[in-house]
Amino acid sequence: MKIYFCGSIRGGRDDVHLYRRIVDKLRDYGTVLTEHVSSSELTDRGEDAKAAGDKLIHDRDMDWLRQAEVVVAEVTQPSLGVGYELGRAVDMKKKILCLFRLSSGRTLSAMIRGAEDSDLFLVRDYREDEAENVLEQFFTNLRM
Ligand SMILES: O=c1[nH]c(=O)n([C@H]2C[C@H](O)[C@@H](COP(=O)(O)O)O2)cc1CO
Repeated sequence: MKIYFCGSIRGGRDDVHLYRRIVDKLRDYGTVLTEHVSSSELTDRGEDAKAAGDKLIHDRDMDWLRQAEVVVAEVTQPSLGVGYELGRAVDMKKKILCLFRLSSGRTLSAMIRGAEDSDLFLVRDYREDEAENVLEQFFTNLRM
């Protein structure tokens, strides 16, 4: 199974340690197309876009998104790019899981929480220590 993971890059890298944990767990279920999002070497400047430009990053990611069966997004740290990816994924009718940590003190955008339905778009509030279990539950239900 191809999995597209979304996490903040230019929106800020505060949660990168958690992205790493999530991506490590996602590998149990398939190929993570966007592993670079969880790299601690990637700063909030993003990938080196000098050679090819942001257009290449965008077009590559949209191609990966089309290939993916499942999209998992850590949405606690607000990110324009993640919001955009989720909007495009909804349009492509992908199965989506958004993970949000209430302990951050933030309030999740209504455009994400309000997009939840009982079918393709799921928003799950979780604690950091629950990350692996939440993913396990999601992928188990997916197989049923
Ligand atoms: O260098 C990049 N590489 C890349 O793959 N992205 C994609 C993947 C992330 O899920 C998302 C992050 O968006 P943003 O940088 O606006 O926080 O966009 C975003 C950037 C920089 O915007």
